[in-house]
Amino acid sequence: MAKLFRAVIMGPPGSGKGTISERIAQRFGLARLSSGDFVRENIAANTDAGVLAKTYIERGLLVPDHVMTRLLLPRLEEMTRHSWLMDGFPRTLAQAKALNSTCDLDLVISLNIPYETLKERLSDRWIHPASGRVYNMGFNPPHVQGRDDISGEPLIQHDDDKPEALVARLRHYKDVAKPIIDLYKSKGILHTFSGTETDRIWPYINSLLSTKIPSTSQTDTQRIPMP
Ligand SMILES: Nc1ncnc2c1ncn2[C@H]1C[C@H](O)[C@@H](COP(=O)(O)OP(=O)(O)OP(=O)(O)O)O1
Ligand SMILES: Nc1nc2c(ncn2[C@@H]2O[C@H](COP(=O)(O)OP(=O)(O)O)[C@@H](O)[C@H]2O)c(=O)[nH]1
Repeated sequence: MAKLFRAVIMGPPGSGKGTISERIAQRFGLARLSSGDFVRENIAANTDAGVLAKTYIERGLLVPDHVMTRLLLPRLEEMTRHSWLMDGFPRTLAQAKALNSTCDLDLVISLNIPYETLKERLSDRWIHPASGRVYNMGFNPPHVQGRDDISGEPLIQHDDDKPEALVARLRHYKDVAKPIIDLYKSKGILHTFSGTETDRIWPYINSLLSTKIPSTSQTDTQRIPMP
């Protein structure tokens, strides 16, 4: 069996984690895992962890570490035969340590994007909640304004993408991400990419990953459904 590959993508809100994860999943055939999607699926399915998570998200808070790890780690343990890329987890040092004890990561991508760029992108971000597909009215607009390309359903904007909420979210990201980044740096698996445009960063990520994983002819993003 080909060697498995496990990676994490980190970056502040709006840095392009979702956009780049999608490209990586398509190009290299990795399963794309998103902690936000897991949380939303658990809320929709009314699982114990989902019911608990909802009480925090409704108040605009992060889900506590013990709930997140209870939700995600068993799922990762089931993926013993998959290569995957995780977006949105770990978000705290405690989560990073818990992940460490479950699997050995091969690579961590950290996106370093200027504040002004994040602000502009997020004010223009539209989301299809059911699938997690993300649009931007300038960068990747939907075919029909306000509608998801595949389902035709309406797109929404998140309240916390507004500039007022962004400053606090970015400050929080910087504080909690630093020790995680230091941890991965010390393990020698951290790769940082800086810039204002995803299309300029992408070739560097693409060539790095090409040296680490064989490409596949797969064209569809693999979204792994909940059991
Ligand atoms: N690792 C985590 N730790 C705690 N809470 C989490 C984690 N991942 C997701 N959540 C919770 C809180 C988030 O507000 C919610 C949705 O997550 P997500 O889809 O990643 O959206 P987001 O808007 O916070 O991220 P971003 O703007 O960076 O794309 O789920
Ligand atoms: N203008 C512009 N928008 C981008 C670029 N890359 C991503 N976006 C958009 O910026 C927003 C944030 O990107 P997203 O992938 O959701 O970032 P995440 O919050 O880190 O997951 C989305 O609306 C994307 O479509 C870029 O290079 N230029």
